[in-house]
Amino acid sequence: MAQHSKAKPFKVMILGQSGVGKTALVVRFITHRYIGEYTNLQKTYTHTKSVDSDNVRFEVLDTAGSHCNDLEKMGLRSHIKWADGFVLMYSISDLCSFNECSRLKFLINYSKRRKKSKDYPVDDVPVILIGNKSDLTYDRMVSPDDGEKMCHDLGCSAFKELSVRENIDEVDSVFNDIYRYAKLSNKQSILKRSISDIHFSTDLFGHHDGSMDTMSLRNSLKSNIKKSFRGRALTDDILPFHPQEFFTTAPNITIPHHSNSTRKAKSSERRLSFSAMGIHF
Ligand SMILES: Nc1nc2c(ncn2[C@@H]2O[C@H](COP(=O)(O)OP(=O)(O)OP(=O)(O)O)[C@@H](O)[C@H]2O)c(=O)[nH]1
Repeated sequence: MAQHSKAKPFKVMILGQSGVGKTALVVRFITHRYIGEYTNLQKTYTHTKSVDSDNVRFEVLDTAGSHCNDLEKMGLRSHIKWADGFVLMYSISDLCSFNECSRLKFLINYSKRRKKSKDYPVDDVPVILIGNKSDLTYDRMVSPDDGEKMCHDLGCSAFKELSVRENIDEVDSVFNDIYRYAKLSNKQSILKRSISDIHFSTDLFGHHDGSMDTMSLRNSLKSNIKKSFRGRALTDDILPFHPQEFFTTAPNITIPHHSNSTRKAKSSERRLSFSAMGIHF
């Protein structure tokens, strides 16, 4: 995952109701410019930039308009399967666009849980919730607290209010962060696959990307695992959620048959391993 420019692009999908500023965000990210008026066509953009020590080739899909009918939903689902990370966007001056985010997040959960990407076999794809148009102070309909709560309730990776019009740095940091979250998710996924014999190596929790130290990565992992268990609000009928699927049983573990005493010794060894990383079952 370290060298995206050579290996494969990092694919980001921008989702949100019509008029929230999706195209403005992408154009700002690619060209650093804010034009004001944009065409409403769905389009994929490519942009290579450095994130921490990685040279990342971003492929950004700017979806157009609202997605109301079934055909649009079908198209949206296949695009969701394509993406490695998501920017879920609303406008702080439009309550309707804020409410639309729940529906879109459920669509992401639904589409991603059916078939995980083989390039990024992660259980939790990164989704960053963005409240755009923070410059429209007097037209505000959604508070920052509401945004935080929505982020928490929907199990998004992070929340941020920004103004695409006013601040290029904030736009840049959205894409940096989503890449970092994907990288972290990927590491968690490796961890889950090898959870039956946890011998933490510095390779897994190492400093090689320079962006996170061991402690913060462990803390982040811990809180993300907790997040996986959090109940999510149900506002539509297509997404039954089974939190126990996430971590109660480790995937691909075959437990060899042991005598009672060996089994006892092995299980306390395993408990010790879990405690060593600060996760208690
Ligand atoms: N005040 C303000 N206006 C913004 C900001 N970002 C985008 N806009 C404006 O919002 C309008 C809609 O922006 P778009 O980028 O076309 O929105 P979109 O989400 O791509 O819309 P669709 O293509 O219809 O889905 C444009 O007039 C932008 O100039 C912002 O940060 N502040």
